[in-house]
Formats: sequence, structure tokens, C-alpha cells
Amino acid sequence: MGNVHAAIPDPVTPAGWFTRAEKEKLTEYPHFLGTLKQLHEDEGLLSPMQQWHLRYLEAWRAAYSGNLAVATPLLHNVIDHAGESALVTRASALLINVLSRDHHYEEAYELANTLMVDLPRATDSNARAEALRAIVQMLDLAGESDRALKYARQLNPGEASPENRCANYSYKINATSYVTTLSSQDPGLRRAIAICLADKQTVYADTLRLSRADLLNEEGHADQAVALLKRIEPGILRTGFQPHIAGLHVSLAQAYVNLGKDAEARQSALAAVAASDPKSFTWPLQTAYELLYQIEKRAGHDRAALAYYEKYVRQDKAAMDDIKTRALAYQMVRQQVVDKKLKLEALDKQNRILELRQALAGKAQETSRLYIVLLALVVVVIGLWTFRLKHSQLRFRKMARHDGLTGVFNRQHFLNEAARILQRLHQADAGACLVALDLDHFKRINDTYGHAAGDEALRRVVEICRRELRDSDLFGRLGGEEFGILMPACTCEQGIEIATRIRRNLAAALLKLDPETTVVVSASLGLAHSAVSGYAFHQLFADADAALYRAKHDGRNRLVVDAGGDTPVVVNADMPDTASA
Ligand SMILES: Nc1nc2c(ncn2[C@@H]2O[C@H](COP(=O)(O)OP(=O)(O)OP(=O)(O)O)[C@@H](O)[C@H]2O)c(=O)[nH]1
Repeated sequence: MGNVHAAIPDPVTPAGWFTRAEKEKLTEYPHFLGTLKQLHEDEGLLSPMQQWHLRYLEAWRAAYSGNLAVATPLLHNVIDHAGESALVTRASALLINVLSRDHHYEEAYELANTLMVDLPRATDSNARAEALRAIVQMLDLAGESDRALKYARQLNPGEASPENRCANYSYKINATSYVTTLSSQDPGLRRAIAICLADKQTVYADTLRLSRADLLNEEGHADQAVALLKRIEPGILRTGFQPHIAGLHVSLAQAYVNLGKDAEARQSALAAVAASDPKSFTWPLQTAYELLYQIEKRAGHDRAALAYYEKYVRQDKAAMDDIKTRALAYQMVRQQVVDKKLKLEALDKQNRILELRQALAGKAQETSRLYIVLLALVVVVIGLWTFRLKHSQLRFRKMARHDGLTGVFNRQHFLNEAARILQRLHQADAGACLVALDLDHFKRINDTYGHAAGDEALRRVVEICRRELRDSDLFGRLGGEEFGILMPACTCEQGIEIATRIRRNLAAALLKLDPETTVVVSASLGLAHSAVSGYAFHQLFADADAALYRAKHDGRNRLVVDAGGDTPVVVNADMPDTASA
């Protein structure tokens, strides 16, 4: 790569060339063009992002030289495709400048609004400073000086990088000048000029010094204004920056007019016209025509004066229209922003309503689920409760009907049931036997082995009896060691047979009371039959009991059958009185 600039060492990498180009563009414009040329020659070495950076610098060059038609599409391309947020922000800031210079205000304000919205997310300090400056410029153009100053205050020139320090000072002082009347001796203005000169930012330094010359003119120090302008004239002409050249000439013209030097004023005003695009409408051109009109009028050149006056009026009207267009564009974009915000708010509200509705529906679903669970729980609890109730009812009924020790019916239930069954048998004309059974000498077992052993013996006796009975037979414990058996649909002979079997089985059984104790228990039985005693329970029972009494009396371990009258029949007595352990 060729040695383009002696003051800045030759960079060796493309990144170094970019750093150099960024420095040169406002300090050494001709060198900037050389660096740009070098970058184009080495385009093949550039990364994709560096190629986008190069396109941005190309756009900057086009904008600087007033070629807005070239700059605009280049910047759109960078904004739409570069993808790197700092470069996109810088391109947007530059495009705002280009669009406003090209009088496309609505587009410029839309873009400025986007930058305002994105500003809190801008992390690159250079890009952020460029965005702020573009916003300040657009707000000033809309006459929104207070808002502009608010953004300008965020520029913090004292903390800015060397590349941005001068620009930030310049924009801040400019934004301040719209809000307060600035003096040519304003310390802020002097400091901004000094910093821009120190940083070699000649474009900004010239802008500020041209403003200072205008202030000197306004303050009646035209001679000082001329001195200042003459001092900066060679530098401005060297930069070739057209807005400054036109501004320099017109400020000089104004100073000369103020000093009464119309010939010099005419020459400078004509130079301002020559430096401007005749088709454009700019402040220098408008002022130049106004001054020329005044000069020619004073010289008595009425035709020339009239011609300049017409041009001045055209410029003035165009400038007024431009101001109106800017204000309108600003208001339109602002309105669009407000509309958008309102729409977003409305959408947000709708969303919140939807969310609330969904939450409500969810809650309702949850509540109904809860109700269902509760209902199910209630049903289960009721079911359980009913089951337990039924269970305890059954248990109580069983307890009320059964003997707790042996499990057979208790006396009361036996009596009731026997009476009921006998009634039914009577109606059906079916016979029935009633047996009264009493264990012999049971007291001895209790006395010998204890009451618990006696209990066990009672349980064994019941087991043995049950084996001989049918399901339809009624078996109950009448008290102590006495039992009753009602055998329905049973002849006397069948009854005797069953009772005999019971008696014999009992007498033959070895009752195991515990692992070491076995006993033998005999029983005495009395049998009465419905054919003799009838179906009245108390009679049947009394006859069976009398027969039992007889069995006991006759020596125990025997069955006695009531035969009616006073002579019961002893049916069987296998053994003498034998009950013993
Ligand atoms: N272990 C036990 N003993 C009972 C129960 N009910 C009554 N007894 C006993 O049975 C015995 C009955 O005695 P007694 O009325 O004198 O009759 P016995 O000894 O069987 O003599 P006889 O009937 O004349 O042969 C008493 O000792 C009662 O305590 C009971 O539920 N368990």
C-alpha cells in the first residue's frame, strides 16, 4: 500500500486503514480520499463486515460532496443488510442528515424516531453519539429546541472519544443557541472552537467560527467579523466544502454591508451565489440575494435590484415552505408515533383482558374440578360411613342375637326364633322336636381347671353338637351350661336319633382344653315333640325341660323323651353317671 499520509503512520492491516479513514474524514479530507482509494484497491482482503464499513464510508464521501442521490441508496443498503448494530446506527444517523438536506423530512423524522426508540440499547459510544447528534439536528429543524437541548445534554462532550469530542461540543453549543441568545464571546463557543481546532476537526471548527462571525456581525463588530472570516477563508476554500464556502462569502458580504463597503459586499455576495446551487434554496443563497438587492438598490440600479429582490422572495418563500414542510413532517411522524403507541396500548389492554379472561376460565375450571373432587370425597365419605354404619349395625345385631362365648344364638333370640318357627310349622302342619341339653357336673371342670378351661370346654361342646345339626336347626345357649335345639320338620324318631348321636359323641369326645389338659363331658338331654306338646313354645319347652330334669334325676348322660302325661320315656343311657376329668 502506498504512503498516503506522512503524519499518520502507514497501517498494515485493513482494520488500521479503517481507523485512519475515520480520523481523516473530518480532519484531512483529501487524505481521506486517498485512504478510501487504498481500501477499494484492497477490497479482496476485507472481511464482509469491513466491506459494509467501506460502503458506509463511500456513502459518507458522497454525502460530504453533496451527492445525496448516491449517498441515499448506499446507506439504505448498509442499514438493511450490514447486520452490525453500531454500523447500522451510524448509517441511519448519516441517512437522516442526507434526507433532511434533500428535504425528505418525513422519512428523516421516521428514521430519527427509530433512533430515539433504539437509543437506550445503543452500546457503542461513537454510534450513540452520532445517533444523538442526528436526533438533535432533526428536533432543531422542527423548532423543537427544548427537546433538542435535552438530547444534546446527553452528548457529554467531556467524556467523548477524541473523534466525537469536537462534534459533541459543536452540537451542544448549537442546540443551546436555539434556546438562549449566544454571544460571540460565549465561553462554551470558544471552548468548542478550541477543542475542534486541537482535534484538527476543521469542518466543525469552521462551522463554529462561521457562527461566531455571524454573532460578531449581529453585535455590531463587523470589522472583527471580517478579520475572523479572512483568517479562516484559505482553510475553508481548501476543504472544498460547498456549504461552508457559500456561508463564508455571505457572512463576509453581510460584514461589508455593515461596514458600508458595498463594492466588497457585492463581490462576496456574488461569490456566495456562485458557490451555491442556483436551483437550491439555502440560507446563504437567500441572504446573498437579499444583500445584493439592498446593494443594487442603494446604487440606484433598480432593474438589478428588482431582479435580486424577486430571487430573494423566491428563496424566502421556498425557505418558509421548507420550514412548514419540516414542521408538518415532524408533526405527522409524531402523530403516527402517538397512534402506534395508542394502538399498542389498546392491544396491550386487549391482551391483558384476554389474559385475565383465561386466568378466570382457568380458575373456574379449577373451582369446578375442586367441586368434583369435594363431591367425590363426600360420596366416598358417605359410602364409608354407610358401610361402617351397616357394619356396626350388623355387629350389634349379631351381638344382640348371639352368645359371645360360643357363637350360638343367645337365650332371648333362641326363644323368639323358636316361637316364630313353631308358628310357621304349625301352619304348615310340619312336626318339630325341641331338645334341652345340660352338661353334667360342669361345675367340677370349673373348679378343677378354672373358669377359662370351662369356657373352652363349652366352645368344644358347641362344636361337637353343631356337627350333628342341619342348617335349618335352631341352636341356642339357654344359660350357663344349658343349650336348646329346635329341629323343624322333624319326626320324633329323627329327633331321638340326632339327640342320641349328640349325647354319644359328647360322652365319647376327649375335649382338649389346653395342650396338657383333656376332659370328658357328658350331657343329659330332654326331648319334646310337637305331636305330643303342641306348637306353643312354652309348652314344648316345659316338656323338654321336664324330660331333662328326669334325665338328670335318673343318673345323667342320657336322653329322656317326653311321651305326654307323667311318664316320660328314657330312650337311652349308655353309661352310668360318668362325667369326670
Ligand atoms: N366356665 C364357665 N362356667 C359356667 C358358665 N356358666 C355357668 N357355668 C358354671 O356351670 C356350673 C353349673 O353348676 P351346676 O348348676 O351346679 O350344675 P352341674 O355342676 O353341671 O351339675 P349338674 O347340672 O347337676 O350335673 C357352675 O359352676 C357355673 O359357674 C360359663 O359361661 N363358663
